[in-house]
Amino acid sequence: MLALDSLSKHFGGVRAVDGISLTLKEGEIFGLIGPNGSGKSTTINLITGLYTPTTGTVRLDGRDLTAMAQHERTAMGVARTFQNIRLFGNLTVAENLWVAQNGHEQRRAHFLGRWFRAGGEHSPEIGELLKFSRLHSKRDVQASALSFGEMRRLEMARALASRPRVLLLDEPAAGASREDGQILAERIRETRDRGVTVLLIEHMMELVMGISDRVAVLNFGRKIAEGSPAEVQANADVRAAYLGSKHKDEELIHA
Ligand SMILES: Nc1ncnc2c1ncn2[C@@H]1O[C@H](COP(=O)(O)OP(=O)(O)OP(=O)(O)O)[C@@H](O)[C@H]1O
Repeated sequence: MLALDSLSKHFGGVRAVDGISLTLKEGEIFGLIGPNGSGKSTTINLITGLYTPTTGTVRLDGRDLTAMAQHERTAMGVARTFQNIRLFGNLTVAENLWVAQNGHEQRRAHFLGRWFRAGGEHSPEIGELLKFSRLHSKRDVQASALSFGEMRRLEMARALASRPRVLLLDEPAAGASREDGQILAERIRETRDRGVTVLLIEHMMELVMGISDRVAVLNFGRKIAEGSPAEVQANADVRAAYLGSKHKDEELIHA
């Protein structure tokens, strides 16, 4: 469904992404891993349109998204979370979801959020998302007052509020405990079971190897391996790439 073809992004002399081709199948969880600086976040930024590729194309169900603006890609069904959480801290949990559901940009979010609070729309879908993310008791709490784990859950719920076909998760378990990682794994599986295809960037190997149908590995902007979690873990190039990186070889092997 989502197809990247010979995608590259160069920043001056840095080849952050260097000719990556990948195809995600409808309804799968696809893990994208690699040592620090290997090009994972840049790949997501190319898919969402935050960056324009130096070469290559991004297609969704055969439609070329490469020249589309970010909001057009959102409308086509592409949603993401960020490595560094980006919520509207001055809006409540429910308002954050409502704003995302209605596709409003940041500059209008504040005003619209107030309108929502004053008795605007309360959609059943928002209620469902609050339940899904275990945030129903926090619906009227300002996002800035949430715990870190709750913020991460709200980020994912917010991405789902735009009713995506493909969800791009950029290190959703960063800073999370092992237990939080397990809860997150359940949420990701549930998301897939609802028909959303998932691209998961993650350093927590136990999580990514445990839930991905397929995994691709980047190193220096290039894809060095692709296959089932077991195939990737057994791959000599992959083990070599992880040796000496911050995310150790051992983590990969013992996941
Ligand atoms: N806007 C930018 N300008 C210049 N260089 C960049 C930019 N964004 C990324 N890079 C460089 O591109 C390379 C890939 O970065 P990227 O953030 O995609 O890696 P990553 O695999 O997501 O890393 P991490 O696991 O640490 O998040 C790095 O060398 C990075 O310094």
